[in-house]
Amino acid sequence: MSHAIEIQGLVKEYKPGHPILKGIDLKFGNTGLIAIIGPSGTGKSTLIRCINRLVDPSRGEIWFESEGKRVNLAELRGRALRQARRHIGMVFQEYNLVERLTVMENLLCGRLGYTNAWTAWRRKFSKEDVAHAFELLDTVGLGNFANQRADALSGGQRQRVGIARALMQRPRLLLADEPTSSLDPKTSFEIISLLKEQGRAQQIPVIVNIHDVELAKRYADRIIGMSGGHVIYDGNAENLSDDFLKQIYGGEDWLV
Ligand SMILES: Nc1ncnc2c1ncn2[C@@H]1O[C@H](COP(=O)(O)OP(=O)(O)OP(=O)(O)O)[C@@H](O)[C@H]1O
Repeated sequence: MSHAIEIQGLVKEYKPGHPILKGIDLKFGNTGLIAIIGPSGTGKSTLIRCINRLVDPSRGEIWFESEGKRVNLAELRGRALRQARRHIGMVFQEYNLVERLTVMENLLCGRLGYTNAWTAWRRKFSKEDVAHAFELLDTVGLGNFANQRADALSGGQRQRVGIARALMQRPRLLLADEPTSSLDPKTSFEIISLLKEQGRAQQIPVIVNIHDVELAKRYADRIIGMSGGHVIYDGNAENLSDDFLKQIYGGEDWLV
């Protein structure tokens, strides 16, 4: 079976000799919500950021299909890297919207990787892109918000815009780095459920780095538990026992 993404021996050292990721091997199929859990500082964000190369891996390989070829994301540079990145949507904890632009303009920014600089500067987007953006706004429940400025939205609404903007790229992989950390519990459930639904609808894998174990257990098709820069657990929610949680997070007082 071909995998959407295949990670082999991934190591990241921010300081030479002090690895944060200590040789990660993971394969992801073409669909499903994958939750990455683990204690603070264990390298969850680093792993997600190595995949889309916001962080440069120190060693290892990350295989992904781009422009009809299997490419090693870990070693791509320049144009080839920009092309590969177009296929990877990213949703951020703090939304990363342009506050003074409208929701529609923020969404259309999601197409910038595909648009030449002159067109982007004039903000002349194609009819298809505008129609796609309206469709996505409906999908994320913000059909009436196209002309609202981003700074007038609630956190949950902003994250919906963040998800729609990532989907504007028509990505083949969606990454979300702690997308619910700034949201209340109800909104967090809605956002994770939206990510799952959209992954299914677009037939793409969605990899989410998340602190809330219960949320991960409720929605994820697969849970990856990291500790000390290693993968300690890789399986479904049912098999994620308290023993595994103790191994991942240490201690047990927090388990009720
Ligand atoms: N740009 C950087 N330069 C140096 N060290 C970094 C950098 N980014 C992260 N680190 C360090 O790498 C380690 C892992 O950080 P990372 O953010 O990947 O962990 P995390 O598991 O996502 O944590 P959290 O759940 O708290 O967000 C931490 O010790 C952090 O201080």
